[in-house]
Amino acid sequence: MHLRTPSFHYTGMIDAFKIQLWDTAGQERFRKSMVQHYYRNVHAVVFVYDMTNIASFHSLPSWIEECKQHLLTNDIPRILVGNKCDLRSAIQVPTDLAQKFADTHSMPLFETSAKNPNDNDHVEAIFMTLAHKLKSHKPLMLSQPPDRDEIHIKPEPKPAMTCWC
Ligand SMILES: Nc1nc2c(ncn2[C@@H]2O[C@H](COP(=O)(O)OP(=O)(O)OP(=O)(O)O)[C@@H](O)[C@H]2O)c(=O)[nH]1
Repeated sequence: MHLRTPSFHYTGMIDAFKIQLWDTAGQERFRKSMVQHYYRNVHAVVFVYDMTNIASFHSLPSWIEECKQHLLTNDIPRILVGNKCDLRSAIQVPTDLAQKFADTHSMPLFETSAKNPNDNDHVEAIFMTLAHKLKSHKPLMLSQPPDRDEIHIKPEPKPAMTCWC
């Protein structure tokens, strides 16, 4: 009895550890496949930051890098949107700083408010611009790498005609 108790606990801990390891690896695989799914067949990218949160602006380079790593080249129309411009007294990202960043990355900049439709650039106008860009960039999108999960359906080979006459 003395020996069995510690032995039982030990096994339990090992099992728990194994489950944890499997779970972490499974989650990571799931996360990766979800991320790949998001980036597959992307036609345009809208980078949105919160004008009242400088950290959201500073995180933009890492999102641009992530897009690059998922083979979203500069051919794909990209725009930069600063949201919450209605909160004038709380603005942390000045327009000139955002404009410099947009110029460096060859993106048009829009400042908007999803809450107040009377403020600056209207969300509809932003998406119209994007739609226009998409239309004029259409031929370039053909250069996207083919989707690995794409299913190609080949017509079944017809059986050779047999004549019994
Ligand atoms: N004043 C103002 N508030 C906004 C605007 N856009 C979103 N919000 C508010 O910001 C909060 C978060 O909005 P969500 O749509 O959940 O955005 P989120 O990106 O998930 O969250 P945040 O990172 O907090 O902005 C909500 O209370 C919205 O009402 C805006 O343009 N102006």
